[in-house]
Amino acid sequence: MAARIPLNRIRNIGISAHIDSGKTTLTERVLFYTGRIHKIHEVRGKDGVGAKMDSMDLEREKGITIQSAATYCVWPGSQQQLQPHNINIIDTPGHVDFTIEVERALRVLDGAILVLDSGKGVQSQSITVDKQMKRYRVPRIAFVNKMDNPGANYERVAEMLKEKLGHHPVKLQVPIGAESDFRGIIDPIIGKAVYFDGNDGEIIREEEIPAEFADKAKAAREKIIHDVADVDDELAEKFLAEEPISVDELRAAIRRATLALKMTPVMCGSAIKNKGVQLLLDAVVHYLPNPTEVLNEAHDQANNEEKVVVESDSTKPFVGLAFKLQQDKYGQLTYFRVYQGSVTSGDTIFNVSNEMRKVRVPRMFRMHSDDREEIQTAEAGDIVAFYGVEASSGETFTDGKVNWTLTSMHVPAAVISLAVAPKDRSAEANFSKALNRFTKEDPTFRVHQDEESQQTIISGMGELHLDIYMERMKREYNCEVVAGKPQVAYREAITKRAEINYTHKKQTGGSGQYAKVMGYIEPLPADAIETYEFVDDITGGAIPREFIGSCDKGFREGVKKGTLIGFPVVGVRAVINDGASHAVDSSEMAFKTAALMGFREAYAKSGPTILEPIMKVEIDAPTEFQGSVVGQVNQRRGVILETVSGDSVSVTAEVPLNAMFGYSTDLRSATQGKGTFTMEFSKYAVVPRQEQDEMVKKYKEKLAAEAKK
Ligand SMILES: Nc1nc2c(ncn2[C@@H]2O[C@H](COP(=O)(O)OP(=O)(O)OP(=O)(O)O)[C@@H](O)[C@H]2O)c(=O)[nH]1
Repeated sequence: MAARIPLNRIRNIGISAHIDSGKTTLTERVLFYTGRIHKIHEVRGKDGVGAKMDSMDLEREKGITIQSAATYCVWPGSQQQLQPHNINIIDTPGHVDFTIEVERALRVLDGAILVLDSGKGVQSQSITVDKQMKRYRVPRIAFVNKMDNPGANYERVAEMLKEKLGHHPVKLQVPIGAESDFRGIIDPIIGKAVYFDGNDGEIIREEEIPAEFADKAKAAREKIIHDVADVDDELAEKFLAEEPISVDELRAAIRRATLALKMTPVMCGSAIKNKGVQLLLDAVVHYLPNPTEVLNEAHDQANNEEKVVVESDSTKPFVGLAFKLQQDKYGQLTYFRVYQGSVTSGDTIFNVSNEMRKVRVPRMFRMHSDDREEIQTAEAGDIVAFYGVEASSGETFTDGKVNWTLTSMHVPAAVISLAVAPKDRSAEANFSKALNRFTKEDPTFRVHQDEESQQTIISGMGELHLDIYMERMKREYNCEVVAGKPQVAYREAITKRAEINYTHKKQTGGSGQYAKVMGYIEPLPADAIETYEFVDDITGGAIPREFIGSCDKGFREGVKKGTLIGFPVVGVRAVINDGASHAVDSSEMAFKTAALMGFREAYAKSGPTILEPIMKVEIDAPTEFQGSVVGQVNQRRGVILETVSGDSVSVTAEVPLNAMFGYSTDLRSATQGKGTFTMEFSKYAVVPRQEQDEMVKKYKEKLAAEAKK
């Protein structure tokens, strides 16, 4: 085996952006320049091959990235002083329906490239991914792509990073020309102009800065020093003392400030025209962290969940996170990020998140989209795939010496649901197999059985999200699916405290039933992570120990289905503080019933209300359609947050999901097919009173009709 590359020469990075900014195109260039692939295939290209990273058939057809693929490459460096670095890249989808893919990637990566469109700048999903990056404290470089496009404006995009994302953007480059005249890039740090020759921009030509750009380049270098000195004391000292600052010193300062999340280096280029990508790779090496520079923490299950630091040290006990599952033609693949220690094929590892279940690692691979390279050992810092290791995504594995779990990913709530059934009864086994598989792969995809209708309900992040899984059932599991109408995932909630005082008494011949439950329900704080909490405040045995659990069960039954419209009740703390029992007639069943009925009574007095998912919608259309776009948003109970007009108009609004069904058709007809939109979950909000009354009435009628049957 080749000698292992030292940890300080590894970069685990993600590439994230708003849809259509050019991530896939950019990644394709990266793979080409690092020698991973020998020919560039365009997304939706005429050669029918499709870009390398979009390996699922569906992705190729739709021209979007669904599943992130991990790939590994070696960047020799375009500048001579650079040593070869090993770069693991995860291509993340831009479509928010697949936001969990972005979360997953950010959870395991150490740094990121935020790709922005030179004309559109910071768009709604750039804001979302940026928020996610902040949550995981991921240092990032902004890459302003599509500099060859009409309306390209590097300066303005950098400005938007400050205004919209609160970054401290530092422009590290000066574009030579713009739009169709975009020819090359000046690197003011080294004081050179860089051009990209050859058929695919693979030949890098460094030249003196053209005379007409000399002043601009000089000013740009001064500005870089000034901007970095603002956030880095070491550089500030030199700057104030007016000492000369070398290339290495300046780069080191940029690195420190970027890692400390105090600044965002801003670079530019055109992926499609093969310009600027190699300089971006150099910057990944210069300014993004290696695995040892990132703080990773775990919780020690053997010691009260105490926080422990996980060290990127291959001599320590093995700790790894299963962050993605994938089925490929050879079998079950589980992607791991190794955080500490090392693991060799044949080793036995333990699933700490699942009762220390023992599994053997039969084989492991380094992945390159859907190709693979078998390896024997993986060490701290590596991202690899194991074959034949059963896991759910987000589980921590160790070598059994430590009992640690890594903090898992943030999983957003599902906003839409759908009743599904196999078209053909003979496909039932495959139907359940597929659902089982998908829930393991994707924590935002959920499945449950509706108790009354006995229907299988799937829920997820949007229509496209659910569509893709139905399509996959057909293609991968040979199971066609019939689906009901998509349903908004409403919630019910309480708004004030209400007392519980319920006695369940029944005397029917033989032994009776008796249970009395007292206490109250109250709203949980808005930022609570759990949606339900049970508190046992009983003193003096008013309710015998053995029946406390039954009270909890009764309440859980109650919150599962609210009485307003039959949707789950969230944000409830249920407290019991008194009650009574009978030596003969009390039973678990009696207490469960008393708690359930007590909850329902209290619920009616707690100011119950209905919540609905509100989506953030960004619509782009030619300016002449601004009036109709805004009109349509208003019609749908939308609130306009921002309107930006230039060559085209971009409207950002918050609109209830329920009002968004059929929107794509309406938008198309209102804009002669020229309008596009993206949509993502923003928050849950109270449904207006009048509508709530309507919904409650409808639900009551439905129940009454069912009761008659
Ligand atoms: N003019 C111009 N077009 C580009 C550039 N880079 C990409 N594109 C085009 O922009 C479109 C979107 O590119 P993709 O690479 O698919 O974008 P993406 O961000 O991966 O898209 P999703 O995977 O769907 O989120 C394609 O039609 C590309 O050809 C660029 O530098 N300049």
